[in-house]
Amino acid sequence: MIRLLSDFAALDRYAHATHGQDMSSLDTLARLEATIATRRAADPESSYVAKLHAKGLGKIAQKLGEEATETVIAALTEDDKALTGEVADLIFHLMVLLGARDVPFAAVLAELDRREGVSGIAEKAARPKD
Ligand SMILES: N=c1c2ncn([C@@H]3O[C@H](COP(=O)(O)OP(=O)(O)OP(=O)(O)O)[C@@H](O)[C@H]3O)c2ncn1[C@@H]1O[C@H](COP(=O)(O)O)[C@@H](O)[C@H]1O
Repeated sequence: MIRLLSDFAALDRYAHATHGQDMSSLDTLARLEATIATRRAADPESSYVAKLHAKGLGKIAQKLGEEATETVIAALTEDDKALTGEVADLIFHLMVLLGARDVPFAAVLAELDRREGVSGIAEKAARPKD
C-alpha cells in the first residue's frame, strides 16, 4: 500500500509540474485504491470488498462484467444520473479487480500516458498482419 501511495504522490507531482491542473479526480481514485487495499483484510460480514475477495477472482471478474453490462444499458436507455451511478459502480469494481491482481492503478495511468498522442486508427494499421 505504501508503494501505491508513493506512486500516486509521484503522479501528482508530475501532473502539477506539467499541467498545473487540479488533481482531485486522481486523489479520489488514489483514496479508493488505498481503501480497497485496506478493506481486503476486513470481515466479509461488514465489508463488501472483503466479501468479494472471499469469493475469489472469478466472482470479482463476474461482477465487473455485470457492472459493464449495466453501464451499457444505462448509456442507451437511462438518464445522466443513472449512467453516472453505473459508471461509479463500474470503476469501483474495476479497482477491486486490479487490487485482486496486485496491479497498481498507476500502471494503467502509465500505459495511457504511453499511448497519448498515438491515433487509435494509426496504431491498429501498424499492427503486424498474421
Ligand atoms: N465505492 C464503493 C462501492 N460502489 C458500489 N459498492 C457496492 O457494490 C455492490 C454492487 O451492487 P450489487 O447489487 O451488484 O451487489 P450485490 O447484490 O451485493 O451482489 P451479488 O451478491 O448479487 O453478486 C453494492 O453492495 C454496493 O454498495 C461499493 N462498495 C464500496 N465502495 C467503496 O469501498 C469502501 C469500502 O467498502 P466496504 O468494503 O464495504 O467497507 C467504501 O467506503 C467505498 O468507498
